[in-house]
Amino acid sequence: MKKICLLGATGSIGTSTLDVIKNNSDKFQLVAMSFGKNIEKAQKIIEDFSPKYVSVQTEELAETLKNKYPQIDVFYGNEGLNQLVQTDYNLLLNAVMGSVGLIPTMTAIELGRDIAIANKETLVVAGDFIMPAAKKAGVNLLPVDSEHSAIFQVLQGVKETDLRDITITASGGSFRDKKRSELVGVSVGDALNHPNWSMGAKITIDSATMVNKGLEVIEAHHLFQVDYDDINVIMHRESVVHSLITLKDGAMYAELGASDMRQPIQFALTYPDHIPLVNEKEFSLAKLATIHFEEVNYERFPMLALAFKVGRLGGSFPAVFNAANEVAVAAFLQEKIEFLDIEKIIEKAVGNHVEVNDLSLEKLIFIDSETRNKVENWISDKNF
Ligand SMILES: NC(=O)C1=CN([C@@H]2O[C@H](COP(=O)(O)OP(=O)(O)OC[C@H]3O[C@@H](n4cnc5c(N)ncnc54)[C@H](OP(=O)(O)O)[C@@H]3O)[C@@H](O)[C@H]2O)C=CC1
Ligand SMILES: CC(=O)[C@@H](O)[C@H](O)COP(=O)(O)O
Ligand SMILES: [Mn+2]
Repeated sequence: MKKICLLGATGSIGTSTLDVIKNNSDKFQLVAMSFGKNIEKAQKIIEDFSPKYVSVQTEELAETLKNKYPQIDVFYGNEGLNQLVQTDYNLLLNAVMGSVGLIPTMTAIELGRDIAIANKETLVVAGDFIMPAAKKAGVNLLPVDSEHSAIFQVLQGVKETDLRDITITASGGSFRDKKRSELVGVSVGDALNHPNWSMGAKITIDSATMVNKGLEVIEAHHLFQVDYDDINVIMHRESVVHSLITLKDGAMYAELGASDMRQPIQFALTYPDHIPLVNEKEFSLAKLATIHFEEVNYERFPMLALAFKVGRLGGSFPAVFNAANEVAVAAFLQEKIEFLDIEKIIEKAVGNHVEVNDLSLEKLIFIDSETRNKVENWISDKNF
């Protein structure tokens, strides 16, 4: 029995993970879980899965849980996430949203726990520290993000020296058929309407700005230790080819399938085995008949170009890009700023940033928090 600690249990990835756990209850047990504020959903999960440890975002919600479930050890806040990952389990599935996932990931690595990582922001902010720490500790970092899982799946059995490059597919998100001039005044509701995937709000907005693809490029650079020159992005509106690799002789290996995050999640839990997926979605190439590929228009999607730039600059630049995006997206979701302001804010934050010398994890955490404060002030002063 593999004991699972799940960060972000009430979210989109969390829900799909719980489905995989429930459908394979002979193999997996949920022993620890975190959530933010969705107490109704969390209580249902607690009653269905009986975890021993729970972490929640606020002290007040923690008190509610302690009173209702005295048998559970309850933690709270960012420190609570870090305490949760120090409990007794075999595999951490990190599906919390945002760079709040960084410290618990590092703690789990230091404890030698394998990690299935959906929380791409952590790798973007601190991949230069996470990857060597995981290697040193002998920890498996198993990708959950669909593109990275696809690359990981097709890389199985491929010699590192045979790889030429990787290609990440991009749907283009909810506004892919709009020109930039048509993005003025678009609504939150329309932005949340992803053409292919049902996901949490933040990543769905990231998909519409293509910040998501930018984060994924940086994530891939770290996970697969591939140079930015060897990472391609291609528009693929159906999201059927989840991503691909090209070998030195020109052979391309792709992973295809339905838009169902349970497949990459389950593979991360059962790695290196592929087991049947309960209630697998129907997927027929014949019914699909045609799929499309197109070059990326970097003028239409400037955030992808900026992500390559900050990735190549390295150091603290990706952390600034990520923090500015997290705050800007939250403000857009609360209708405090317009959709196109997200780009302006990220450009300003990156443009103002001066590289920090002798970078450490602590300095990165400070830069993340400093950038958030600055961007929050710009938004409240309407100065960006
Ligand atoms: N959804 C998807 O298909 C994919 C997601 N990912 C990545 O996985 C991660 C999760 O995405 P997704 O599931 O869509 O996101 P959701 O918004 O659906 O879920 C986020 C989860 O994190 C919790 N949470 C949010 N903020 C905090 C906080 N400050 N402290 C503690 N808990 C918090 C939420 O709690 P609550 O809701 O209770 O407040 C919820 O459980 C992201 O990094 C995303 O980029 C990657 C590939 C695909
Ligand atoms: C399911 C998943 O992994 C998301 O990151 C998804 O890939 C979003 O796709 P686009 O960013 O290409 O719209
Ligand atoms: Mn993805």
